[in-house]
Amino acid sequence: MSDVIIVFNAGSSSLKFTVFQIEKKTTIKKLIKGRLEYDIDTFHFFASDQNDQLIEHATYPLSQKKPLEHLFSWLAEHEQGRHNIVGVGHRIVHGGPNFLAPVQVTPEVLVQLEALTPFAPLHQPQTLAPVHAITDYRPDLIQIACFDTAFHRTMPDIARLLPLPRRYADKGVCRYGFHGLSYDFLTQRLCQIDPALANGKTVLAHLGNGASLCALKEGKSLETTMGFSALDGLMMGSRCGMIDPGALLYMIKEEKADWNTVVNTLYHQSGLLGVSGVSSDMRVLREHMTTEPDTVLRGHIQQALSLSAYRIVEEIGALAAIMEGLDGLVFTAGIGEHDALLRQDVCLALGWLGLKLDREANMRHASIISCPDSAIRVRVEPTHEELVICQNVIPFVQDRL
Ligand SMILES: Nc1ncnc2c1ncn2[C@@H]1O[C@H](COP(=O)(O)OP(=O)(O)O)[C@@H](O)[C@H]1O
Ligand SMILES: CC(=O)OP(=O)(O)O
Ligand SMILES: [Mg+2]
Repeated sequence: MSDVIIVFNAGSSSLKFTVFQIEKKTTIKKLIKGRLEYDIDTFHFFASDQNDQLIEHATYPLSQKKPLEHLFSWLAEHEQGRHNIVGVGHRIVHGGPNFLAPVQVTPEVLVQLEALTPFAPLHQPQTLAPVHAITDYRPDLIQIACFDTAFHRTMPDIARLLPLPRRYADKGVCRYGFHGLSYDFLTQRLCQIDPALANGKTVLAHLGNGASLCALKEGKSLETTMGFSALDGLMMGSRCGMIDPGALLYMIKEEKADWNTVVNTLYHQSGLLGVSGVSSDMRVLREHMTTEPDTVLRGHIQQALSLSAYRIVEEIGALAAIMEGLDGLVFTAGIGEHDALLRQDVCLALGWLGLKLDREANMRHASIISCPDSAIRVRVEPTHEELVICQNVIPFVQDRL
């Protein structure tokens, strides 16, 4: 029976999982990959084999089935007798000030991770849900927590500080940064395929349902657009990103908005969804731009798309200033990997920096989408957070392999 590690990557719009086979204690081979995606009242389950052939695709009403239960029973049925599960790895969104490297989940660690929920009220429970499920379902398995925040531990103190009264920093209210597993993967990948960018001044753009940028200087995170919470920085699918905190005060004072209303507005009703009034999903917005007969609605969608690109350009400018230059730009995640039009909007706006986009290469999602004489090399790279998690689990399970 071969040894496998199962990895869970819980995100705001999906739960991805991968079963990796581990050969000769170190070699990692993908066996099964799948994901749960959530709609308002249904969920979709997909799984594919090592050749990326779809082996399962089903949609269920949330009223009938619980997504995690379905995932675990599918995995149990599929895995029955085939593999020896040596460990499980999880993406955990917040490690707070103390968890700066992967850690084995013990009851004490779990309590500390739960205690970080006020820092990431929506994401932390979501990323801890598979940990609880495994604890109930297979308490014998070793579980390793891998943190989104850890990659940014190299950020200088000045970048961590929020200009609030000191007592907040003492409570851990400071800037952490997220999407670190994705940035870790991209950094490793750049070391292999483009060491000049890995060791230079590069903006990594993780543009998914949640989105952020990382200023990678000499292989380390120097600054990032998400700060204390996953609300900061870029405009996202349904999150506002950076806004004037005065808007919040307005909601509370003038609209008498309570905590739930503010959370719902900032996390679920803003961003692409809020400005377009149509959807948080880039695919849906692009589709509507070609089929929507209502010109007012089309105008709102266009504004949402334009504002999203505008904010990315604005923040790339800020990160270039912090790094004192810009050698490279790397697009990744759902939108970064697949939405050529957004990449085009961003790259054309950076033309003044000497960025020359190869439009044709961009439209076919080529690996390098800038012209050979561009001052900034622009790449498109699929992210692979699950692989980084698996790498992080291996040292903890050496004696089981
Ligand atoms: N083919 C595509 N074209 C444009 N956008 C896409 C495409 N596929 C996915 N997306 C966008 O990517 C988002 C999901 O990104 P992803 O990185 O998988 O999210 P997460 O990990 O946060 O759940 C979707 O909400 C959608 O906006
Ligand atoms: C931190 C964050 O925004 O995560 P996600 O992209 O999964 O929403
Ligand atoms: Mg993600």
